[in-house]
Amino acid sequence: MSLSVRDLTVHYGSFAAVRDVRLDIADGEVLALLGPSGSGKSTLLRAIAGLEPATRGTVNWDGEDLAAVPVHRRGFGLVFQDGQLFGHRDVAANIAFGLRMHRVPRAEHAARVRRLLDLVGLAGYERRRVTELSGGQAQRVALARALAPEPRLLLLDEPLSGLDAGLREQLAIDLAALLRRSKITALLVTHDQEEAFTVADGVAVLDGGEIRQEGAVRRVWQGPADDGVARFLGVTTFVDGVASGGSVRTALGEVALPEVGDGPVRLGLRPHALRLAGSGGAGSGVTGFGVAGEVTAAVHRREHLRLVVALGLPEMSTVDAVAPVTADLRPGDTVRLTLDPDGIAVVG
Ligand SMILES: Nc1ncnc2c1ncn2[C@@H]1O[C@H](COP(=O)(O)OP(=O)(O)OP(=O)(O)O)[C@@H](O)[C@H]1O
Repeated sequence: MSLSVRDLTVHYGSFAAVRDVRLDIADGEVLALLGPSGSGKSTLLRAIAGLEPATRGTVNWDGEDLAAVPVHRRGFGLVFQDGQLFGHRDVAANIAFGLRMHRVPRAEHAARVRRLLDLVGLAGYERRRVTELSGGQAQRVALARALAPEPRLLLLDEPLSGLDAGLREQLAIDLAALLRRSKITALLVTHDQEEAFTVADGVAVLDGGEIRQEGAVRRVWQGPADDGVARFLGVTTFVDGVASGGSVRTALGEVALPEVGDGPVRLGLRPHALRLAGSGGAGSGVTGFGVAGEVTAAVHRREHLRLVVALGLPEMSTVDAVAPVTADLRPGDTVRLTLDPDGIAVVG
């Protein structure tokens, strides 16, 4: 029970939106397709669904080539950003639509709808008009409708991006739990790294129509394949260093990274990899005396103060860093920054 995509290429006119993609999704795996706007994520998902013709390459399910299989016979469930519910029907009728399409006997509809509403956290909503649902509730109904016929693969195209930030975070957590509970195989398209990492087991990073890296979520986050992937995953500063005995020495100070083998290494720093000295943060493993610089910008964020610091090093003029919200720093202040392993990725 697995999807396998080989050499898949999709053109719009002469423009290749997806190029030579190779992708596997194992039984029960949730894979996130992550990439910047315009990288080809939706095109790839639509080609897998059968909604977009491929110029070249194959989409197989359990070894069967799906080229001649139309969308509605692929046994795939689809959820889009805007759930595309039928506005003139109630919640139960929207979900039962999925059951009718797959010839589930009518007598079973009510019980199946009830189970699906339970699953998506909307028990008792059968008779609600879909026009009276909030955005988050509507997406839950769309999900229930896609799950109704028990698809062998669920394809989700930015299902949460129409929702506001707080709700999106909660729904991502709920979606992750729901996909695990139903043991369904799924492909989630998103431009939001946090959403990808919340929901998925594995991630494939797409850029310019090509897959740049694929692997387990944690591995890709901590070990991006190149600077481009690292930047897309929140890295803002790169620094070369030398590892020895579980510690890496760089122009920005020394940091304990026990898993890095001895020799030259390129580190990618997310802003919280550089912290105000003495401010702790994640704490463990913060070593060395760091580097001094002058604050050029300080912006309040929800949980910290985000800094831009001028270092005056030949290879690095400014870096991003964080300080506690209580630090009360302003442009012109001198600070000392230390490296925190928590925000560091090993690149390449
Ligand atoms: N129907 C179309 N005709 C022509 N070009 C298209 C069409 N759909 C998409 N494209 C182009 O193909 C490229 C990939 O688009 P796609 O929608 O797959 O990207 P995406 O990664 O899903 O982006 P977003 O996150 O913004 O939705 C873009 O350059 C886009 O402009």
